[in-house]
Amino acid sequence: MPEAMSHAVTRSVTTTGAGLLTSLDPLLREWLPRQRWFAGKGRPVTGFSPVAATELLPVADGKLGLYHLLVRAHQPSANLAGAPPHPGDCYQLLIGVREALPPRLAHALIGHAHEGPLAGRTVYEALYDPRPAEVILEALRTRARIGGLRFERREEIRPDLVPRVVTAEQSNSSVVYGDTFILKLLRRVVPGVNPDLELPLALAREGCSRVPAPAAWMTAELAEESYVLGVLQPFVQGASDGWELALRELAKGEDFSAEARALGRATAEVHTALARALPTVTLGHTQLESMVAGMIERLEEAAQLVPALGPYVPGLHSAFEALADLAAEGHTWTAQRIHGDLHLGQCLRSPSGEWWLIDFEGEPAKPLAERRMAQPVARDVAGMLRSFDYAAHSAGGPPAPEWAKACRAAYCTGYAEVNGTDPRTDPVLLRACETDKAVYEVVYEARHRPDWLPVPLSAVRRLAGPAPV
Ligand SMILES: Nc1ncnc2c1ncn2[C@@H]1O[C@H](COP(=O)(O)OP(=O)(O)O)[C@@H](O)[C@H]1O
Ligand SMILES: O=P(O)(O)O[C@H]1O[C@H](CO)[C@@H](O[C@H]2O[C@H](CO)[C@@H](O)[C@H](O)[C@H]2O)[C@H](O)[C@H]1O
Repeated sequence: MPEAMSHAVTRSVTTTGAGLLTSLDPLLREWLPRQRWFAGKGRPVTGFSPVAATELLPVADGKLGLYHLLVRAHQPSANLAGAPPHPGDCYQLLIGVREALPPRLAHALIGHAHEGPLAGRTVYEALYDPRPAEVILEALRTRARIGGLRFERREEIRPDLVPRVVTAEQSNSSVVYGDTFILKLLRRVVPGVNPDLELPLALAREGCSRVPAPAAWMTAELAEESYVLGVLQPFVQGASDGWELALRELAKGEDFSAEARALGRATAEVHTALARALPTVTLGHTQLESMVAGMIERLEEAAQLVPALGPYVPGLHSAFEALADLAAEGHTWTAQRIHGDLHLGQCLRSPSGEWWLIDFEGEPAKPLAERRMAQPVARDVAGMLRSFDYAAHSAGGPPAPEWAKACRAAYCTGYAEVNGTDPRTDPVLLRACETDKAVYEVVYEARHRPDWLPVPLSAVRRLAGPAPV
């Protein structure tokens, strides 16, 4: 084992985070808001407070230093009427420290420290550097305990896997090790049970083969609170994600309904296994009322943030009211744990044609408790239906509504083949869920990709209108 790695897994020095932040604060203020995974877009960062700082490799002349940092970013509250003060999101950072950066790491530069313990040194995003990524894998492999960091594993991990960072647009950051495993390091972390680990573990116990089973994971145990920081899982080699595949087929003018049907089957397999693994509940009038109230609240908040939604609010409201009316008439629905943010980008197809579902984190902006609540499966179905519509509006050419319609129908057919119930037999619930998802997407795009805003807005126009879904 290289000397640097043996150090990482045998010795731990928890430095004062406050000291480190003296060096890092001015650099992170500039760098953090530019990261794709930064959740607080549009509001300035006014300062940081340390949650935990762990030295993984000591800073020494001529050598690479490495810190694991959990840091709270202070920002003014979002500009919403009545919004409570926000304590600031907690981010996970892996900070490399060198005297100078080699050119191959120039893109990973965070900045040059002028104050504090790192004064005179260069600070960078260490995940892009193979050595720090090896340190993390070695810690997982050896079930290390370093300061408050805990590394657990359920499978053997070979010691010689070569890391490479994934460069995709992501809400988190991932590293592939030797095409065997992929490690997702969560960026915005919250204390508590994280569904991105909880659900794949539950599915693995059920023997569900549509989801990669966690091989190892890392947590921080701090002041009686536990944070899931990362999950290592088998890498599906040569896979394409559903979004890339759908756009490719669209560009060729090809039908995608056979794949959409297979995706419907895969979704239903996962739902069936989740319903076996974890409790299901019946949603009666009271629970439905509170679900509808949540949908209406999100719509009103979205309309404050994105004024273009304004004219459609009454039409969108009617989708939610129709659901509340059914509940008032005594209808009930079954709820269970679901994926929570299902779209084509969360589906991987292996070269042999099998579909896998990934990323069970749920909608990243929602509180953990909400993401872990039992929900009607129609929420996931609605997410996928929206995704076919997204693809049909994003392929570069004119919108392809007929292509999306065929995919949406085939997906529901595939779902019914496994689950026994076709989601289209409950159109009021499906329309309410699709409307809620489109409203979420309007906010997501306004915050992260304003150029994409017309895509969910076109769905909003359709969903607000009198035409059935
Ligand atoms: N098990 C896996 N095998 C192959 N590629 C994967 C696997 N898990 C994730 N990926 C790739 O990494 C990307 C990001 O993963 P994801 O879990 O969706 O992260 P995020 O929450 O950051 O969006 C995926 O779009 C996919 O391309
Ligand atoms: O980063 P995540 O994958 O967890 O999810 C977030 O980002 C997604 C975009 O990358 C966003 O999905 C939206 O855009 C997709 C196309 O890029 C489309 O297929 C989805 O249907 C649409 O919702 C997702 O909503 C967001 O949570």
